[in-house]
Amino acid sequence: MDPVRVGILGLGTVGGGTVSLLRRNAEPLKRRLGRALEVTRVAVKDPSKPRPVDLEGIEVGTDAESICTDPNIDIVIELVGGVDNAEPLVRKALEHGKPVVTANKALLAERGNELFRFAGEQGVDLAFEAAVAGGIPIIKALREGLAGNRIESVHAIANGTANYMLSRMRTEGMEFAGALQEAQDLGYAELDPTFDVDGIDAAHKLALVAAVAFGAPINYEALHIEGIRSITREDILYADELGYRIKLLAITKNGPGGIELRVHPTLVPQDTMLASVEGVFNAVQVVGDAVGPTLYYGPGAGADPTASAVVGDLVDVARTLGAPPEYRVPYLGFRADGMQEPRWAPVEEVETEYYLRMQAQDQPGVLAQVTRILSEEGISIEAIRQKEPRPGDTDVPVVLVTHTTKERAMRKAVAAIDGLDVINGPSQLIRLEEVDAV
Ligand SMILES: NC(=O)C1=CN([C@@H]2O[C@H](COP(=O)(O)OP(=O)(O)OC[C@H]3O[C@@H](n4cnc5c(N)ncnc54)[C@H](O)[C@@H]3O)[C@@H](O)[C@H]2O)C=CC1
Ligand SMILES: N[C@@H](CC=O)C(=O)O
Ligand code: NA
Repeated sequence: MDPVRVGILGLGTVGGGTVSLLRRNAEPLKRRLGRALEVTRVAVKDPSKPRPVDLEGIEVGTDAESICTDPNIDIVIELVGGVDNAEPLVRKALEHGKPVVTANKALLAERGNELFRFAGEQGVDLAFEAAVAGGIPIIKALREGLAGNRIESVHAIANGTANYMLSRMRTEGMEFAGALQEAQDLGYAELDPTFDVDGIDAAHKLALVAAVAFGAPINYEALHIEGIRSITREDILYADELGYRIKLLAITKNGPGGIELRVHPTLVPQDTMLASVEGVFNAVQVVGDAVGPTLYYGPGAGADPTASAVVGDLVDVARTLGAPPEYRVPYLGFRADGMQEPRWAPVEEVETEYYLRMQAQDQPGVLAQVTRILSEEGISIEAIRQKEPRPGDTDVPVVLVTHTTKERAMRKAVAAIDGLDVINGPSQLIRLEEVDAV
């Protein structure tokens, strides 16, 4: 059979990794598919730039759109990134009846509903495994392997850069900026690394995961997002002493107030598998009503792991090229007419435990004032510790962990505590999750 002709848009970290992987594993890929996967064209911004990838036999140009309309291209892989940059290209390819494989979570989190609708109208595939948790085949697991379940919760370490930074800060005592620079040098970070640091990239991924887990339209707007910028090395050390690790978690679950969608730094008990996920690795813990807790672990970023997911999608898409759409798995695992808008829980209705670090004046009665405020809001304390002051400081850090309480009550209490003369606010509030043992 003739080769499947592939056009790639963007030849950066993931694009380069994808070309290399397709070359390296051409032989087993052909045995899987019965046809060769041949990259015939790539679009780049700067053709004169030296690239660490063998481009022999590939037409290299700068006109990405012409690949999307080329009748000699069977499948388009979009790896240029960005939303406004990528959307017209993806639309153009779909419009020309070409399936698209993309790693672009920002695009799908923000414009996915429209793009999947359009792809459906065109009767072509739009595959995105690489967009969530890099090399971990989590979309396939949720869409297909776990289809028999009602999904109860997903707790994910979904941003490799943030996890890498938190790991380096804890184990090497690195400062925030140095740890970020390392992650950038390794090709993990987004073009705009604030996406990684401020939880936006993890939120893009969570918006997609929630849609696939609950059969709901993608709703990025419903997300509560906090990044890791405020996490200090002190917090990491205090959490450690209390028996926890701080992770940037992306959480969606069927909670008391509806479906929760939140990304924030989180204390996770040290004896859980999620807590032991270090460096660029990601992990996604999914609880289904039938299967119980399951965990998916692997590299969340980088050229080869992400290319692994891109090529996995490419094989899937190539297998059903030209087949009627009903022979394919629906984009989000549920048929378009089977998607349902749930109640999305406001973050104030989330119930969880909390870690609170305050800077208190070292004088009698301070702790009594703090505990009185907490008890007035119905919040009970699981542990409280006064720490040594930092050299030269007159304030003493006081750290406490609460039992489960509503976010609304906790926020009210912290506002009152920060209003006390004896507290130098703002205090540091970090949520704590008792994830199921796997
Ligand atoms: N780097 C990683 O580990 C992962 C990245 N992703 C996603 O993969 C996509 C690509 O990411 P990277 O490869 O890391 O980015 P990158 O910045 O290394 O590569 C993007 C490349 O596309 C080129 N480009 C931009 N607009 C173009 C256009 N109109 N025509 C031709 N070339 C164009 C840029 O010059 C750049 O070389 C993004 O959507 C990113 O979010 C997803 C998972 C992991
Ligand atoms: N910047 C992202 C890349 C993968 O999606 C990350 O660090 O996880
Ligand atoms: Na994936």
